[in-house]
Amino acid sequence: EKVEITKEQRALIKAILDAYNRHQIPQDVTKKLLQEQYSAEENFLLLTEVATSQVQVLVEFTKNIPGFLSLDREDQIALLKGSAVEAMFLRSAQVLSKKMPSGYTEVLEERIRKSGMSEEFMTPMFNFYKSIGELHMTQDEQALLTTITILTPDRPYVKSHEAVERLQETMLDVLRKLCVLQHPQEPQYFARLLGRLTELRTLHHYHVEMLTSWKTNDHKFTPLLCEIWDVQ
Ligand SMILES: CC(C)c1onc(-c2c(Cl)cccc2Cl)c1COc1ccc(-c2ccc3[nH]c(C(=O)O)cc3c2)cc1
Repeated sequence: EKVEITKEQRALIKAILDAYNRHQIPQDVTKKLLQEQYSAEENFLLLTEVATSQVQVLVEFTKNIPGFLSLDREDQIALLKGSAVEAMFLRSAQVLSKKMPSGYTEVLEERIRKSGMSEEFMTPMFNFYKSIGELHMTQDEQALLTTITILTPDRPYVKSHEAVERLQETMLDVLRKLCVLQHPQEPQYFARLLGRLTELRTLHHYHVEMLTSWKTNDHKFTPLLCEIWDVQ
């Protein structure tokens, strides 16, 4: 049947894309990834700084998702805590799949590989990065997929499950239409995007163990990361 994006849905896409593009990590933070010297310690510190900055950017982006601020205040916190890791996997995946001229993606990949995390997480993590790269998502698809990840109703401690589900369904409907219109040759494209969300859940579980292994090797996180990831 003829797929049509309504005026309201077009406004929603614009609001989310503007917020997504407006909130970026400051250049001086991402530039450090290119400058500082290499060592497992230095790489971990840099990634911690970038992740902390990314969380701040994520909070600002989330506040601009239409409808988010009208959710219960405690649910807003529960959604942010529950989705931060997945949103950052998506964001770093989108950055790594852009072949930047400055060799930036190679440097970032190298620092992640050499940040003291155990080998067992490398394979699933870099498989995910590869699978995101192969999708060649447009900016609005990336922004909507991140929004859908944030608005996942079954995160721990979410009370008004239905309110979050209604919001997420609104975004899923828009993304489904976008996929049909922007990838007409790939009828399964929308399903492939949703498949990435499942892969994100698995990476989220791996990440909890990554944090534990870093903690045991006495790695320090920032107060913001400790708060959002419940690390003592
Ligand atoms: C605390 C640190 C060590 C950490 O723990 N887990 C992860 C961790 C790891 Cl490795 C992998 C995946 C997820 C996490 Cl959450 C991390 C590092 O997390 C990030 C790594 C890179 C980026 C990143 C890098 C470059 C960027 N450029 C831009 C831009 O807008 O230009 C955004 C951006 C974000 C964000 C989070």
